[in-house]
Amino acid sequence: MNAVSVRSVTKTFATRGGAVTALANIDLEIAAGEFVSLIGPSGCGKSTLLRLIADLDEPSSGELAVFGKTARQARLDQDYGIAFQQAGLLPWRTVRANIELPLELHGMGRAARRARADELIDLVGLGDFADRHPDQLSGGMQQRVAIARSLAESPRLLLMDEPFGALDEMTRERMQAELVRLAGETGAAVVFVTHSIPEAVFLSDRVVVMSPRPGRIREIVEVRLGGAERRTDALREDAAFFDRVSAVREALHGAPVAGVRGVETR
Ligand SMILES: Nc1ncnc2c1ncn2[C@@H]1O[C@H](COP(=O)(O)OP(=O)(O)OP(=O)(O)O)[C@@H](O)[C@H]1O
Repeated sequence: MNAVSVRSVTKTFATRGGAVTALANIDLEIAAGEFVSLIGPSGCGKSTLLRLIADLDEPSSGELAVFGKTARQARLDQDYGIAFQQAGLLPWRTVRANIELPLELHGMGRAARRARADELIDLVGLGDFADRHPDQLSGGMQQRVAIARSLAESPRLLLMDEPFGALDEMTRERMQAELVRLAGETGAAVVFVTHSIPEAVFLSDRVVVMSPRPGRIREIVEVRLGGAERRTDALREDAAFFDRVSAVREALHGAPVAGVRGVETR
C-alpha cells in the first residue's frame, strides 16, 4: 500500500482578488519507504500540497489517501510526523519536554520517554540545550528540536517543509545525511519540500518538479543514487550526483526564466 496517494487534486483559494488556483490536477503516488522531494518556484503550491496531505487543509476537488485512509483518519491515527518551516514549539516547555510531547500524549512512561528524548537530542546535536526553552535557542536550533520531535515516534511517514532552511551549511549537510539514515533504518516514507536542488538530489529517490501557478507537476526526476551508506560527503562530489542535479535544474528551467525565482541552485 502506498504511503501517499494524490489523485486529480486541485486546490483553489478564494481571495479578495478572486480565486487563486494553487494546485491544478495533481497526481502523485509515494510508495512506503520512499523519499520524495517537492521543488519548484516560490508560490507553486509545494506547501499547499504538503498541508493537504497533513489534513491541515482540504482539496477543492480530487482525492487524497495516506496509507489507504483519508487524510483526516491518518491525522487522527497520527500516522506521520511533521516538521514545518515554523518550528511550532511550545514556548513554556524545555527542549526535552517539547520532544517528549508526542510520546507523553501517547502514554509512554516517564523513563522510556526520557531515554527516547535523550537519544533524539543527541541525534540533532542539542545535548547542551536539553533544559533550555525555545526562546533561548537560535532559529536553526529550534528547527532541530522540531525535527527531533517529528521523529520521536518513528513514524512511517514524515512530512517536512523546508526543515533545514535556517541551518548553517555544515549542520544542514549533517542533518541531511542523518535524515537519510533514519528514514532508511525506520523504513519511513518522506515528503520533503525544499528550494535547494542539491539538497533534493542528495536526499531523494525521486524529485517532483513543479511549475509556477497554477501548480502542476512538470516532471518527476528519478534520482536513486543508492542506499543511506552511499549518501556520504563523497557522493556530493560524484559525477552521478552532478548528473541528477543537472536533470532537476533542466526540468525547472523548462519554465520561463522568471519562473525559477526562489529556487537555490547552489
Ligand atoms: N490560505 C491561503 N489563502 C489564499 N491563497 C493562498 C493560501 N495559501 C496559499 N495560497 C496561495 O497559493 C499559492 C501556493 O502557495 P504555497 O505556499 O503552497 O507555495 P510554495 O510553493 O510552498 O511557496 P514557497 O516556495 O514560497 O514556500 C500561492 O500563490 C499562495 O499565495
